[in-house]
Amino acid sequence: MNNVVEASGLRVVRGKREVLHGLDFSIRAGEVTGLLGPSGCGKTTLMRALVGVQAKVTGSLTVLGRPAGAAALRPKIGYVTQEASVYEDLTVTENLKFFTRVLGAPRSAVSDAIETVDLIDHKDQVVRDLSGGQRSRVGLAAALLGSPELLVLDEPTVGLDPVLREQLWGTFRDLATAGVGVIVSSHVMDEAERCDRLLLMRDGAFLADGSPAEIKQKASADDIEHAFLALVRGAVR
Ligand SMILES: Nc1ncnc2c1ncn2[C@@H]1O[C@H](COP(=O)(O)OP(=O)(O)OP(=O)(O)O)[C@@H](O)[C@H]1O
Repeated sequence: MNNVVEASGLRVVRGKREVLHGLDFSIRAGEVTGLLGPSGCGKTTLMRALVGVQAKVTGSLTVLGRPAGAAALRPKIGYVTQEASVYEDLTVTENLKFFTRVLGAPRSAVSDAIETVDLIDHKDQVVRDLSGGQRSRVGLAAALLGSPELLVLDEPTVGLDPVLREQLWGTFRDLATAGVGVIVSSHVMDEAERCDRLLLMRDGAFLADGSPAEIKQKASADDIEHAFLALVRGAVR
C-alpha cells in the first residue's frame, strides 16, 4: 500500500520548547490512522506540520511525494481544525460554493460533499443556526471539496453524540475504502478500535505504532486504554 506521508526525525519547536521529539512514522493510503494521546501531547502540532502551517519544523516530512507545505499539495489535502472554519452568516451551500471557488473545485463537488456528510436536509440553513455536530460536518464537507488524497482531521468527533460519531466514523471508513489516507486525532481511547492503525503519543513521542490488535497484544491488554497505561508505566519494552 502507498505511503501518503513519510516522516523521519520530525522535530518541532513551539515557543522555547521542543514539542515533537524526532518522530518516525508513515501514513498509508486506504487506511484510517488514529493519532491518540492526552491533551497537550502534540497531536495538533503534528497535524499542522503535515499540512504545512507549522513553523520551526526540522527533520524529513514528505506528503504525497513532496515536502510538506509545498504549494502543489494544497488541493490534495483536506484539513479540519478543532474550530470549524466556515462562515456563520452563510448557508451550508453558500459556504461550500465559496470554498469550491477558492479551491478551483467543480460546482458538482458541493452536492457530493453535502451528501457525504449527510446534511441534505440542512443545506439551505445558515451555519449559525446549526448544532455543533452539524457545524463540524460542514467543516468536513469543505475539506472534501477538492477530492483530497490525504484527510487530516483534528478531533473531529469531540462533543458529538454517539449516533453522529458513528456516522462520521462510517464516513471516514468510506473515504479510506475509496483510497484516501485518513489521519484522525482523538484523546478518547474508545475511538481507537475504529482505526486500522494507531500512533499512540505522549509528551511529543510515540509510545506505540501498530494496529489496535498488535498494540493490545504487545501490552497484554484487553483494550487500548489499558495498553496505553501499560506502555506509559514502561511495563512493555
Ligand atoms: N503557540 C504556542 N507556543 C508555545 N507552545 C505551544 C503553542 N501551541 C501549543 N504549544 C504547546 O505545544 C504542546 C503541544 O500542543 P498541541 O496543541 O499540539 O497538543 P494536542 O495534543 O493537540 O492537545 P489537545 O488534545 O488539547 O488539542 C503543548 O504543550 C502546548 O502547550
